[in-house]
Amino acid sequence: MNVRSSSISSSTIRQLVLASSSPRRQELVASLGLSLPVLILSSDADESTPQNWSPAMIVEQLGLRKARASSELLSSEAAKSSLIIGADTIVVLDGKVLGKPVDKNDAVRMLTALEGRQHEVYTGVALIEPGTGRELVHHRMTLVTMKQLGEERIRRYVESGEPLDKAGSYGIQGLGATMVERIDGCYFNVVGLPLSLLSDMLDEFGINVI
Ligand SMILES: Cc1cn([C@H]2C[C@H](O)[C@@H](COP(=O)(O)OP(=O)(O)OP(=O)(O)O)O2)c(=O)[nH]c1=O
Repeated sequence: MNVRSSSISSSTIRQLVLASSSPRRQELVASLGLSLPVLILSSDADESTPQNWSPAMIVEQLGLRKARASSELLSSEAAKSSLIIGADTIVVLDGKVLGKPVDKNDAVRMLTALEGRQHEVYTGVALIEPGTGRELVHHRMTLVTMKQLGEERIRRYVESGEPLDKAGSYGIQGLGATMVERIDGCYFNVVGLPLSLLSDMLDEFGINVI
């Protein structure tokens, strides 16, 4: 049975805006079953970052940038009644950031580096409420250990096309699940939106998921 149990105690927020083109993030927000409408509004936020930023800083600041950039696309009337969500995910191996691969060879390179090792996945989540100017940003980190894969398996996986739009060149929610030995931390953080953290953050704006 599908029971709607979210309650909205804030009177001014009438819609959520998800500042993301990621189908995974869209599905994850939809899975919360909120009674508020969710508008998808991605923008072309600048994703370049200074060399000296920590992984946590990168994902938090990029989440904020994405949310702010989408807020600028709204009319001032719509912005006033919206809560905007931005998020960013990176994979970190030996302190080096792995974003999305530029091509198949890059994906092979990343997976060859990741196999048989433990790495970190960081996702930053930013909520902004243009009506009040309030901004809230946090991140989560999940440790992921990959099996030894071997060259053939890596090549076959890359040929599946799954890695090409994903940080670190894998999707734990897809065929990539078969390459993961263990994780420590939030699974949804790896997929691109930590639902436990997001629900706590929504709570701060008076939006109760459960
Ligand atoms: C590690 C990992 C990443 N990913 C995805 C989540 C993100 O979509 C992507 C990281 O790139 P991001 O730049 O965080 O997001 P995006 O460009 O896909 O979408 P947008 O900026 O519009 O919100 O990698 C998975 O889907 N599964 C995984 O296991």
